Amino acid sequence: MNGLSVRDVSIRYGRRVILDGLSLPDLPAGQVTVLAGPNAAGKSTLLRAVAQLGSYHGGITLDGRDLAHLPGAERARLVGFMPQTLPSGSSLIVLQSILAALRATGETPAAEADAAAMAVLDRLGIADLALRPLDQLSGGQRQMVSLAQAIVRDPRLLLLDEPTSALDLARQVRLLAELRRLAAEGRVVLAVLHDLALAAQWADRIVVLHQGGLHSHGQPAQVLTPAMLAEVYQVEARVERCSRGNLTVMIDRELAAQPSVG
Ligand SMILES: Nc1ncnc2c1ncn2[C@@H]1O[C@H](COP(=O)(O)OP(=O)(O)OP(=O)(O)O)[C@@H](O)[C@H]1O
Repeated sequence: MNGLSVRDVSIRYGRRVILDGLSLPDLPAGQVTVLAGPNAAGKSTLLRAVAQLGSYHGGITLDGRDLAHLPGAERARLVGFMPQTLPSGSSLIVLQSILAALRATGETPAAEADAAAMAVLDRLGIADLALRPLDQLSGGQRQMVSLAQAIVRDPRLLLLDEPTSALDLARQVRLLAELRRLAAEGRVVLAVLHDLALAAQWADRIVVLHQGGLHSHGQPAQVLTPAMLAEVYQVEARVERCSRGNLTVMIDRELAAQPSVG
């Protein structure tokens, strides 16, 4: 099958089962899929497993190839992963960090590597950050640099964990529009988002995780319903079309005290 396939995936931490035999609908190239669900549902855990950064049982394949069995350099070329936060304590400047991400796939001639790194920074509108130390960037700037690191290898599969969490309104739109372009160029894009109104506007489909498994999936209008929001998030909510036709999600009240996350 073309695209990403997740079949019968189980993940536990010690004796705690986080995901229990999870299978997702196949995620084709060309589409943006949003992975949603409440805190501690296992979204980051699943993303890390797909990126082969955590252990799991089950099958995760990209274009029919088992990601667990690909050589490291090839996997690094095929899969771009944008974590929730960039690790701090780096002594690199932004350009060096992009070049380091590029080197994970093997050596590229220096001039070519520099050009590729600058092209990615340009594409994301952050070329002015190239010579800034990573550790001196704002949260939003770090998030844009993290995206640059994830896409510089031109991956077939792009995994993003809450990529808009530190971005202002204009940059949220810029990033999500960029994700749509990256998908349209022939990539599989899977992003964790908490903001369901953004998901409604930008995703081709939404996958909802809940209680260790798949709750629902489909186009935003199919998935984002008051019943789903009540069952999964324990909120009373309205889902309505605004004047431009986009879905908006309005939360009216919490239905019950949430158990503590985790
Ligand atoms: N390294 C770890 N060791 C033990 N438990 C972990 C570890 N990482 C995550 N967990 C637990 O796994 C569960 C799922 O965590 P995960 O981060 O995948 O959730 P999430 O859906 O991404 O949540 P959030 O929306 O809050 O980011 C949580 O109960 C969390 O406490």
